[in-house]
Amino acid sequence: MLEMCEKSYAKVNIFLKISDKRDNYHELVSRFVRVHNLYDIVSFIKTSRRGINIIGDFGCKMESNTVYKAYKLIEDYENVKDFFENHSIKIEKNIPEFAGLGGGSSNAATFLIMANKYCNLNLSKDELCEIAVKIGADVPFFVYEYDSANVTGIGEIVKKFDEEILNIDTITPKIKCNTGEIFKIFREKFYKQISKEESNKLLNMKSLDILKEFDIKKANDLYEPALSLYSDLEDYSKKDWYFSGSGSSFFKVNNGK
Ligand SMILES: C[C@](O)(CO)[C@H](O)COP(=O)(O)OP(=O)(O)OC[C@H]1O[C@@H](n2ccc(N)nc2=O)[C@H](O)[C@@H]1O
Ligand SMILES: Nc1ncnc2c1ncn2[C@@H]1O[C@H](COP(=O)(O)OP(=O)(O)OP(=O)(O)O)[C@@H](O)[C@H]1O
Repeated sequence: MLEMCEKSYAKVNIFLKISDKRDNYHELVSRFVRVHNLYDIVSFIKTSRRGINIIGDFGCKMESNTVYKAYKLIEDYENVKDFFENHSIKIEKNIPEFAGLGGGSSNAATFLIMANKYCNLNLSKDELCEIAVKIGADVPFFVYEYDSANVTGIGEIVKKFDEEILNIDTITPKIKCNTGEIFKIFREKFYKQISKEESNKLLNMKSLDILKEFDIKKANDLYEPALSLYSDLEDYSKKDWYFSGSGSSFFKVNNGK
């Protein structure tokens, strides 16, 4: 039987700076990097079941699953409903949730890429990105399948960044970081926005050079607000370790060590 399965990688944010407000959202300037040694596996499995079926160990009901949201956005495309009438979607989860590692976002993007292929939708990456932005800010990055990318806007502008593959370790404290709460505290107590000059400088620097220059607080604008909400994060803040997204994960880049 044709093996229909793909790796759904985690991501870390080498740096994450806020560049502006957009209504009650925030525009970002960030380097996203895929973590090659941490991924979920998304598979399409032939079954006789009727209707959309997602198999996996999730902390949410099906209707809240990012993959279900992605399916609902493409169900009216030709072939899609028929295909998923007799194929279940199985997700082997390894990426921890609420971790700042983009687990749910990565699954949704990987599902869109696979559905595009196996349902012969012939959508371009940019067309897939138009669907992805409706699911969450981190989904477009995963749609393009770049190892490193500069991500701006509210995650919808993704530009490939050429650099060596980074060897990344992550640790994820058992602290459920609420992204919305962290952005709220950032806006109320820690608000600042990066200048155009500083943005352009960072967007053209290699990730390893940025991490030589920046400490954990300077690299990620969300770290201090997260720390003010979840003080236990302090216990994990060690030399050469940085904070990913809205947490709770910390990461270390091992190249050239
Ligand atoms: C922090 C990052 O993970 C960086 O990679 C992303 O920007 C998070 O984006 P996301 O997954 O779409 O975030 P969600 O968990 O859906 O957003 C929860 C809440 O966080 C706030 N939020 C999120 C993203 C963003 N750019 N600005 C925000 O202000 C909004 O109040 C939103 O309702
Ligand atoms: N496919 C999925 N895998 C994991 N969690 C999911 C999925 N779909 C929805 N969720 C729910 O989304 C919420 C956040 O999950 P997760 O943290 O993996 O997503 P994310 O927003 O992409 O990552 P990040 O932690 O970087 O914000 C959790 O409540 C989780 O239950």
